[in-house]
Amino acid sequence: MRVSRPARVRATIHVPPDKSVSHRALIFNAVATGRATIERILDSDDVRSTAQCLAALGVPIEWPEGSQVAHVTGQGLHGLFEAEDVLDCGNSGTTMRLLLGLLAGHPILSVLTGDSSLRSRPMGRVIAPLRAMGASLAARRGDTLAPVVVKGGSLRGIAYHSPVASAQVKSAVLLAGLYAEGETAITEPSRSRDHTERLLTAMGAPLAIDGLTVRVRPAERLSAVSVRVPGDISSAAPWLVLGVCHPDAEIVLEGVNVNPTRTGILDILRAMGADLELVEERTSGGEPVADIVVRSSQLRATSVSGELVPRAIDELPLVALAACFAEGTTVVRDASELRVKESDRVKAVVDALGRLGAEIREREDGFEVDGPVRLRGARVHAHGDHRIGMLGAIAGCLAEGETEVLDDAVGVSYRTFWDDLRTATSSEAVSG
Ligand SMILES: O=C(O)C1=C[C@@H](OP(=O)(O)O)[C@@H](O)[C@H](O)C1
Ligand SMILES: C=C(OP(=O)(O)O)C(=O)O
Repeated sequence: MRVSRPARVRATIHVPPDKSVSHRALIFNAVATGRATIERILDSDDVRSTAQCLAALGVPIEWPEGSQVAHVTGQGLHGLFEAEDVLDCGNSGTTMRLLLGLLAGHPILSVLTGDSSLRSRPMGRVIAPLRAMGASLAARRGDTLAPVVVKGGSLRGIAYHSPVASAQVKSAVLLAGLYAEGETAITEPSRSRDHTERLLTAMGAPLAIDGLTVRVRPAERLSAVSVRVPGDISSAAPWLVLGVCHPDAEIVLEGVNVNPTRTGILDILRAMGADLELVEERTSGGEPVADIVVRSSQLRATSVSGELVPRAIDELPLVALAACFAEGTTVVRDASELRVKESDRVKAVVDALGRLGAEIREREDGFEVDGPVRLRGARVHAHGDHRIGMLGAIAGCLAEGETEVLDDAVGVSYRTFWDDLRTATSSEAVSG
């Protein structure tokens, strides 16, 4: 795709449904009792991977191609069947790690694999606690990389201190905890997104939150819960950054999930001086929701570290782009988790923005960016990482000349991204 800078940006965008909530609504309702309707489910490659894996485990899911409504018939906590083939999680870390937790509670054999990106991402972080609970797991490269084989069985509760703030690890352990004898507790170094806690509690799971520790006891049953999925702040983030960095922009983002465990990007942009307004605050699917109005802003540098990092983890590549338009040096640290996403996002961001003329330096645990600079169009390789594809597109809308984005993979989380970009820029900015 080719992108260039539009003269002005005016748009109202109904951002796509939340990917994290969509995965969870499918997975948890699959083992609930009753039938659930998931309205505004995200129709993207990652969520389709989850639905296909669950279908292969015997869960009836009605979700026609292109539809934003899915019906799931819960099979009860012990109702999954052994799949006849390998479960393909595609590009989705959430699918693989949450399903491993769920399957650890089932006495069936499952083999989980994914694309070349997913097969290079760390799975030891879920294998270790699930083994400590009594499940049998084995994986490639010394039990660290997919494909992963899991045979669940009689589990016992553990008190696990996770070395990383990861909602995927937390969710895997909590799901296994529903099947374990006694109490299972997981403590994180700082708080990761809490969609699992919210939805499992709504389904009647015996779950308690105590600071950075979440505890769960074995459940007798989960009640099916119908959900209307709110908009994904991670898919709103490209528009937030376009809005604040472009000199003539006003964008309204409708129905965005503003769960405080996800709003790090709003805190970071506000600290940089961004003109952001939250209006019409309400709730949807057990999550707080608002419309966000964003306008052209004068930005200053900021520093991002500690508890802010997991609250903005998927948006940090876009923070690097905003930093190119901010006065001073922006530093992002404590973010080495970026290196184990769909790509090494530290390297990918430094490479992509560096090609456009950014003053950006790699750190072991993040990056540093000097601003302001004038970006110049260039060729950007996303290497199949959707977040880098969207970063390249938005950077191209802010650079002089033409930017070409290769291998963007935006369909992993945002199939209508290019259409929305055309709308926001009156088709001026996009071709190809
Ligand atoms: O639980 C989730 O839905 C997710 C958790 C985060 O990953 P980690 O758990 O690896 O931090 C995030 O980066 C990912 O996009 C989605
Ligand atoms: C990291 C991401 O997702 P996952 O871990 O589910 O592949 C993402 O969507 O940016």
